[in-house]
Amino acid sequence: MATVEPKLILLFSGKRKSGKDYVTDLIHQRLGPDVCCIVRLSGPLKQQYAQDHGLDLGELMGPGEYKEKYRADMIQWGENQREKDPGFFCRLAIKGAQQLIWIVSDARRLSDLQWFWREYPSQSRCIRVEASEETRRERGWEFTAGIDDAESECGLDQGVNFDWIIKNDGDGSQLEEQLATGLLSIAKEKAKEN
Ligand SMILES: Nc1ncnc2c1ncn2[C@@H]1O[C@H](COP(=O)(O)OP(=O)(O)O)[C@@H](O)[C@H]1O
Ligand SMILES: C[C@@](O)(CCOP(=O)(O)OP(=O)(O)O)CC(=O)O
Repeated sequence: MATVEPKLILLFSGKRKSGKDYVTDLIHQRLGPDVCCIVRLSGPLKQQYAQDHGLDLGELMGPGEYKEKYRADMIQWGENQREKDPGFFCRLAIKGAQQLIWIVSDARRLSDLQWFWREYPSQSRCIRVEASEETRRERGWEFTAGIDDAESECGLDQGVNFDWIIKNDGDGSQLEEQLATGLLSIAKEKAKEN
């Protein structure tokens, strides 16, 4: 099926265990699956990597420990692909998207954002999900050299003017309020424009 031209693309980034998947799942629920879809740039990467290495794709896509065993190697594998073609995973990830709003849950590099800015200049918005190190630790994060100090985690620490910064500390009690007044109301307006 041909990819539909989106009205709005919400590009999320944030450190490991900041809650990118949690926050984007919440937005997906609020807007509903007819209006929006979640796009994971790591989706096609993990799919190919799982196939090549005989791994469990479901586990690799989930929030558990499993993916951590393979993260460093997946990053390397993905970087080789991106060097050849920076838009490789972006193009695969959006392929066939039918909804008017796309929620990209895992932008990590300027090249990811640049691809969307170039292809969809008027629709793209950037959002940062932030949580303190203490919160991230409570969620299972541990600093790992070679991962937490590498581009995959730090590529968007500077040089991006975020449209929204979402604070997701603790149980995220301020989350609903932050979303409702900003991003969700704009997304709902866009969805109605049709
Ligand atoms: N606001 C929140 N309330 C409760 N649990 C949360 C919240 N945000 C994140 N989590 C949990 O913390 C863990 C890491 O979140 P996740 O969304 O997978 O982070 P990321 O995708 O940024 O690595 C998951 O188990 C998730 O359910
Ligand atoms: C190789 C990766 O795509 C793995 C990403 O896995 P997730 O997106 O599941 O990671 P977090 O949600 O931040 O924990 C990273 C990359 O550099 O492309």
